[in-house]
Amino acid sequence: MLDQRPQARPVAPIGGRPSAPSQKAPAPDGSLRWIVRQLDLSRGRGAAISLFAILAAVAGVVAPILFGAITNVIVDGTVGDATMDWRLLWTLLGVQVGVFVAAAACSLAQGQLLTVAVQRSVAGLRARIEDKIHRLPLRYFENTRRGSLVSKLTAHTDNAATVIAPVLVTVPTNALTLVVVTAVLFVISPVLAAVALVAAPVSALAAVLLARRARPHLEARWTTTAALTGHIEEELSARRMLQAYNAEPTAARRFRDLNDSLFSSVRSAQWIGGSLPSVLTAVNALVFLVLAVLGGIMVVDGHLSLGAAQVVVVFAQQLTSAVRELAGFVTKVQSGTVSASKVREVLEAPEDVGVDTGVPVPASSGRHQLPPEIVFDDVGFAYDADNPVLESVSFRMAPGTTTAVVGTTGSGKTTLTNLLQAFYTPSRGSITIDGVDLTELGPQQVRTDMAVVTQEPWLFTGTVRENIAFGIDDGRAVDTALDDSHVAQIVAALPNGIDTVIGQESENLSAGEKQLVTVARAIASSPKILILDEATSAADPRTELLVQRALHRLRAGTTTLLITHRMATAALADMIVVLDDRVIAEAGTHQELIAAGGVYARRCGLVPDGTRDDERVDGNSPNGPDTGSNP
Ligand SMILES: Nc1ncnc2c1ncn2[C@@H]1O[C@H](COP(=O)(O)OP(=O)(O)OP(=O)(O)O)[C@@H](O)[C@H]1O
Repeated sequence: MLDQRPQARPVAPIGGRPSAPSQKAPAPDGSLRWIVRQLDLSRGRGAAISLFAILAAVAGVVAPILFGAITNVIVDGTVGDATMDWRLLWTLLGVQVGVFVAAAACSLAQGQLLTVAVQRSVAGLRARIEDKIHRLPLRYFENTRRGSLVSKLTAHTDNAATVIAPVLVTVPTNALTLVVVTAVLFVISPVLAAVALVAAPVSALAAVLLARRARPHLEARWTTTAALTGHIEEELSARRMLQAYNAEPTAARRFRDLNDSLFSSVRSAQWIGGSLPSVLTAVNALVFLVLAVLGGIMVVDGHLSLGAAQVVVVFAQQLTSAVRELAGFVTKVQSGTVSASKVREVLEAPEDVGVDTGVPVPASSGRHQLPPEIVFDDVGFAYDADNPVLESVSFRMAPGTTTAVVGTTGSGKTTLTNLLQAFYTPSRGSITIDGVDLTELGPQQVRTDMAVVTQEPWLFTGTVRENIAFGIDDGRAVDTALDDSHVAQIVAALPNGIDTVIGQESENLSAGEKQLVTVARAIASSPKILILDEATSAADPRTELLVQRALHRLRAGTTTLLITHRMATAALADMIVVLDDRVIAEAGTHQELIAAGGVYARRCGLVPDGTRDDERVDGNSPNGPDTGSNP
């Protein structure tokens, strides 16, 4: 016996932890009206589609009536001594052919117009989701699995749109057919009309009941599809680690679980949905049998002409097919509205705070002429209310200087960069750029003229040059960046030099080399604000120092926030902020901090009296040359 319960169950991601139950607000209703409102269709085209569809439906009703009339002309002309009215017969046949041709033309025109309109709407929806993704806060992505987003962008938009065509054509034309056919049937024979109509309520009831039962399985199907997509994506990106840890069996087991869940939910949904046509066929066959017997008796009794009986039989078929299509629409609506609710989840998610506030960047302090001054004033922040990450952090980054932030693992260094990029808003205090609070500027303004290089390099599929240029046309800037970042030496060894195609998964670059390409990108963009978060950590210490010195040359035009675990790198900065246990433990220049003999000096392995101290706050080796002198 088929298990009718929804099959989706939480399956742990590759990392092993089961996905946390969603804390999000319930999904918005993917109502039919909302789906139809997404239709990108001008009034003129909409009217043309409706007109063609109605004409095709009318032709479908007229054709059997003409057919009945032709039969009657033939019968009247061949029974007894009567003579055939050839003129009328040829006229009727001519009209009949004309009706067939007109019906085909209308149906074709309507179909083509509708397909274009629906596909344009789907493309529009996809574009809106893509656009929305750029405006969603980082938190949204932390709480949403990537597979789920991908399926919302692709499968769900397509599936939601499958409802549009029926709404525009199937429903109105079949409703029209139903009304006209019923009316004509009643005119021909009220008894036969009543019999033919018996099928309608039975079919409608069956459709509604089955659609209701199918919905949870459809929900489960989409949820599991998203989880499966996410799992495959994780499996592909982590394939080396999976092999290194011999974790393929675990991943394969998880895949099997998800695959089985998907199979069960699709099977259940199809089982329920698929039983509808069989139920309808059986009901209709019964009705048809009764009609045929009753109609035959009435013809023999002389209560009905043969042509009229023919019309009744064809109309009864049209009636059942209209009811079947309308019933099928109910199941389609169930599936489409499930998908629409997923699409709406993304489109209606709260956006990044303060997008496009329009507050002008102060011209007086000349952010666009000079590098800006950045001030963290009494900044506190927590990702979740119970676990503060930063408390009362205050420091000033003077224009055109480099501020290094060092501290233990998890002390909040990257969080500072996240706040400066306006990914999150401080829970207390403020961050200002040239005296204007980031919340007033809005994320887009904040990120103007800002470059960020993180520990995990981001490369897109393209040549080294394209990766470095990334939207800028200045060839000289790219060449300078190539030299300063030491990427010139790296590309010299590549098969096509700077035109070698690279990407996130490229095997032709090491992790450190990939980092340097992203550093080159940052240098080429001549940013006013530069954020380097362990940006050269994968490069060897010598290369890192050389790159840091090159970055140092940018200082005239850039205010830099540098996160590093390497003391030799931090020592190059104009100011060093030491984070410890959510607060600033100390801050100052390299010499000041060494002289103070505090945490920083101990991390460097130096105390003022010259004795070495191997205690390091983060447990990392300085990994560089002696840092006793500030360059
Ligand atoms: N998105 C997030 N949601 C919840 N907690 C987070 C998030 N990002 C970081 N944290 C937590 O905030 C704290 C500080 O993290 P952060 O990444 O800023 O540390 P860090 O000093 O940069 O560490 P590392 O030196 O390892 O890079 C950590 O305890 C971390 O678990």
